[in-house]
Amino acid sequence: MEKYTIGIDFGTESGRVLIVNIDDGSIKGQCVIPYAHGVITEMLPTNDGTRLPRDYALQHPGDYLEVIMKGIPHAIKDANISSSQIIGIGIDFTSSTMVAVDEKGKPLCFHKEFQNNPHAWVKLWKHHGPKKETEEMFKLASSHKESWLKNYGYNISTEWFIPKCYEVFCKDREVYEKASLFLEAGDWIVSQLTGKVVRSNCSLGFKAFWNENSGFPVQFFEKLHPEFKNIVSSKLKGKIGYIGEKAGVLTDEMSSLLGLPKNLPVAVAIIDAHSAVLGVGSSKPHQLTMVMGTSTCHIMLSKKEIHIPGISGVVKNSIIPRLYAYEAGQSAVGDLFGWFAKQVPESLMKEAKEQGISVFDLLEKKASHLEPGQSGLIALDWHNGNRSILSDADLSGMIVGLTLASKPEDIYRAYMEATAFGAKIIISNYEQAGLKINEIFACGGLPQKNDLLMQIYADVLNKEIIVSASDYTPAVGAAILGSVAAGKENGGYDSVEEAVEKMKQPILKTYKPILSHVEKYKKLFQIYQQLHNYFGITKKSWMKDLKSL
Ligand SMILES: Nc1ncnc2c1ncn2[C@@H]1O[C@H](COP(=O)(O)OP(=O)(O)O)[C@@H](O)[C@H]1O
Ligand SMILES: O=C(CO)[C@H](O)[C@H](O)COP(=O)(O)O
Repeated sequence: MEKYTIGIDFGTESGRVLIVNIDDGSIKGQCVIPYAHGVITEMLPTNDGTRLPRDYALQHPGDYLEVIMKGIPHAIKDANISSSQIIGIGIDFTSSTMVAVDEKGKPLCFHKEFQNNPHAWVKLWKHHGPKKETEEMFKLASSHKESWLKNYGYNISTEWFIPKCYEVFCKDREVYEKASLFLEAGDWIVSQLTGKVVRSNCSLGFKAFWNENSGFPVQFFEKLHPEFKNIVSSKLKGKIGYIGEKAGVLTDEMSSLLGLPKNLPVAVAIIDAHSAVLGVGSSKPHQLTMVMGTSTCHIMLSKKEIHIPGISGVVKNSIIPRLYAYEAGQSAVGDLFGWFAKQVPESLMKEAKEQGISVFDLLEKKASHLEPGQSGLIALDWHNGNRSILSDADLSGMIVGLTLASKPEDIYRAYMEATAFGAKIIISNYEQAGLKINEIFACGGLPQKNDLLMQIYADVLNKEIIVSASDYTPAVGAAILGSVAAGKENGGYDSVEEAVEKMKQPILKTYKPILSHVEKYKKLFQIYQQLHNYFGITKKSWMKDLKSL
């Protein structure tokens, strides 16, 4: 009888549940559940009239539970298999997405007294609320030459876990005191399934200043504020689980609610982008995976540890046991295209409707008739700040070269090129630091949706790009970890590498650079680099000033 695992990918806008065959990685069933409350940026769902500050991005934890409660039964039905064929579950989640819970694991926003308090809600990875707190942390850490900074590209991002916790500490002490634990959302889901708190070494390592040799920097927390020191012994408690391990088994209550076998193994959670690396089939050094969706993460595997300025982090054993994983990223890629697609004139929306295609596809079609450089435009892709290599959430986007003849497709293409130039800066940074890149994979929702984008990336990077045939690689990665959590004794696998080999997704296409484009993009990239350095380094205060007027 064939065996399957469940992989659940919690993205920015939706949760996706897959039922994956563990022998060949084929997807037998699926269910995508958009979050009913989406990304909460303006007003809390309780709608008491309070507007959220700019830069807030919150979520409703009930939306995640719906993915579990509705998504799992639907996906099993879609797969048309017996639930007894399921041998394990794996979870991946955007990160750092932080949930503050009470002693029973209930999110604080579910408490009546906190329902109108933004700090009691889930803080999504792209919540940029803790800017001031992050600056304070960074100043202190760099002035004390904190040794753990080197693991984070010598910087701290507002998008990470500790800045989010410190934001609650500074802005709302009542919520802080009431929180029994602060959890990564992926670990919270695992705790809902198993009844146990097991914190993933992947998100702890990349987002919480934790290191497997030195633990949390308790003394630094104390320097930050004497009362913040206790966060480690109180609100960050919990067993630490490693990628490839079992976090626990499904509680009896969950098995009967979901119609799943009793004692079903549940894997330690993994960050979504990192999970995609497994789904793509990357498990060797010198491979780089671009996980392209709302944002892009550029993840590399290597046997060696190098401390590289400007990256998001380097953590051992966080994707493939014994290898170092490196992460760098761009905070707005699909999000930038999505924002632009909403700004186009009515006439374009009408044209797309008449052709029965999306505005994205219409813009892509029109932009594909342009040659590199033809529009005379160049853009900076910092519409959600710059994650790598400048690590500055205050930076914003721009477009240079506009004339009265500029068309929406010119701007759209300039934005696509800007994200490719941003990726080139990140990749060059890895290479200059001594990480050799032999292969580049691309996956996530974007590569399959946008052919022109992938050709532009191949041309700008002047490298071949191997695109995965699956737009669900994070969920497949989670299913891979579910099969390792099950272990050989239950028909699963003993090692992550073995499971990756069996369950990795097929390749859709390899994009090769077009030489004439490569030459033109080399020139455009030089201009991009100058804009990048001028507005991102020399005159970086300008963008901050504009926001604070
Ligand atoms: N054809 C397209 N071209 C460019 N961007 C697109 C296209 N279709 C969707 N997008 C953008 O891609 C993002 C969705 O990516 P996806 O990987 O599916 O989600 P997530 O990042 O939440 O995992 C959205 O930000 C959307 O604006
Ligand atoms: O920071 C990240 C991983 O470390 C991701 O960018 C974040 O989780 C959002 O992912 P997505 O664009 O797939 O929604």
